[in-house]
Amino acid sequence: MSVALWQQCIDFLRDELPSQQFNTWIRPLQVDGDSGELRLYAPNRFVLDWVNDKYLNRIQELLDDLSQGQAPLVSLLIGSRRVGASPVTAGGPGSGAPSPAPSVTNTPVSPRTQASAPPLRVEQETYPPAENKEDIPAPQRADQASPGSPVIKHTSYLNRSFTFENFVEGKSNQLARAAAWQVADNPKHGYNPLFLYGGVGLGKTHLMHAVGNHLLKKNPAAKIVYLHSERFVADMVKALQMNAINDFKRYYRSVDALLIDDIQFFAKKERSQEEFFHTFNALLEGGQQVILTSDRYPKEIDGLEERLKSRFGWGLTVAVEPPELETRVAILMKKAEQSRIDLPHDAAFFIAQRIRSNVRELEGALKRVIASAHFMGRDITIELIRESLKDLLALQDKLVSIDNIQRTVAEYYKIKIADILSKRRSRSVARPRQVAMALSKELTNHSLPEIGDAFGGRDHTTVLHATRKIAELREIDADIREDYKNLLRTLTT
Ligand SMILES: Nc1ncnc2c1ncn2[C@@H]1O[C@H](COP(=O)(O)OP(=O)(O)OP(=O)(O)O)[C@@H](O)[C@H]1O
Repeated sequence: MSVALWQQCIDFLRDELPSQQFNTWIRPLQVDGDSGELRLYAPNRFVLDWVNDKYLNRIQELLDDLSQGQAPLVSLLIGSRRVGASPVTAGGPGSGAPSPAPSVTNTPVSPRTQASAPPLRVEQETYPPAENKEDIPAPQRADQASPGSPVIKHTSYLNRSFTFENFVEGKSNQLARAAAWQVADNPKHGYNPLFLYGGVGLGKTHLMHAVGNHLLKKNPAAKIVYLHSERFVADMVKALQMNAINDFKRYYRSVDALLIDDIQFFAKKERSQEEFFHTFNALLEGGQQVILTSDRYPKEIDGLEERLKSRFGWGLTVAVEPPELETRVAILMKKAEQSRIDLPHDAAFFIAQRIRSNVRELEGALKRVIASAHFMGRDITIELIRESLKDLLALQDKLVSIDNIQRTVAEYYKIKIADILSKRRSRSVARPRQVAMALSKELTNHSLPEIGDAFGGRDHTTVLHATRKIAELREIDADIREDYKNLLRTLTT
């Protein structure tokens, strides 16, 4: 009964919370319970503390409302739901000694008693045991790995300039940075795997390397391996061809931390997924850190096995969002400082206003400006920026006007521009209109009221609602995500 109530409760939370928050904090919670008690399992302490601080009171309120005052007692625990097992943490994988799971119990009468609860004590987290392990050699430590394996030569090294010090924090990446820092500073805490996801060029690789670099700083002998998922696949194929798959397994299981970038490339590569699955389990069981990145939320990677998707959720999954204007300015100032270039604030602001897509593009634009200043022996001014980024800015100005967006969206959805400007509310018109508004907000410098005016004299709150709605739908609706991506590409290339 309490589980059914929880389902209703999360429907409300899904509507109330921005999807990023919902995905990060509520979606990973597992649940079980009976009529008197509802047990929510957080994958780790970070999630537990956050849910406890920010959401538990609201959860309790919702449960009270939904059950008309008959809400079950809510316990917040660390670990994962076990069918037929009581929520205990073992003394380590394989040791059968149960000890009470650290938990927060919230009484329905006074949810606020949480605030004065003593600090939580986290013993150790449990992970479900690995499956199908018979064919896999036992994990070995770095010093036991077989030397000279033909498959390990190509492993990339860490980029030493991707550090926490060089990473500019802003609202868009605050959570991801905090999570990465936790992993770097306290790897045994159990945020394992750390899963960072978000669009291209937003700093996921940078953060991942920052963790690796920090781990190496603390222990220069640590074996930190970074590689792109395509490299993992290539190494595996090579190992199979060379009959060296056991070396491959040993190598990847011998690391202290395994950092794999862009794991969406595992999609549809079943043998690699299988191999990665076992490696992943072995590392987690051995307490070795895994950090993964992807361009989307793990559950939304098509062609990835369910068991992998679900395992990725055991740790901490956080989004990196596109940086807002202030952060873009701060990033430019930081990059200029690193290159020992005097970049006036108004010049940084001008570039940041015009280049909005991602940090990689922003860096590219700055490099061009710096090169021009250097060759021409001039200071960086807005005039110089206009000259050196002329083609880029002209292309943008030409392409990205609200008119152009409306025309492109109308063509794409095969509706009339007049429909977009009209007051019609049918879904076939309203959704494209919202998409066009969101694109106008993202791609032009117009204010919300100006965009509202250009869409048949609508209020700025309508535009705001549209941009939020589309941002949410892009997270949960593959069609809208695809449409938006296609339109962005058409409008900006
Ligand atoms: N917040 C930031 N502060 C400083 N530099 C940043 C920040 N975010 C991104 N960068 C820089 O932007 C560039 C692109 O970042 P990165 O390679 O980490 O992106 P990504 O999200 O991994 O992209 P992709 O999905 O394409 O691999 C790097 O040079 C990185 O240093």
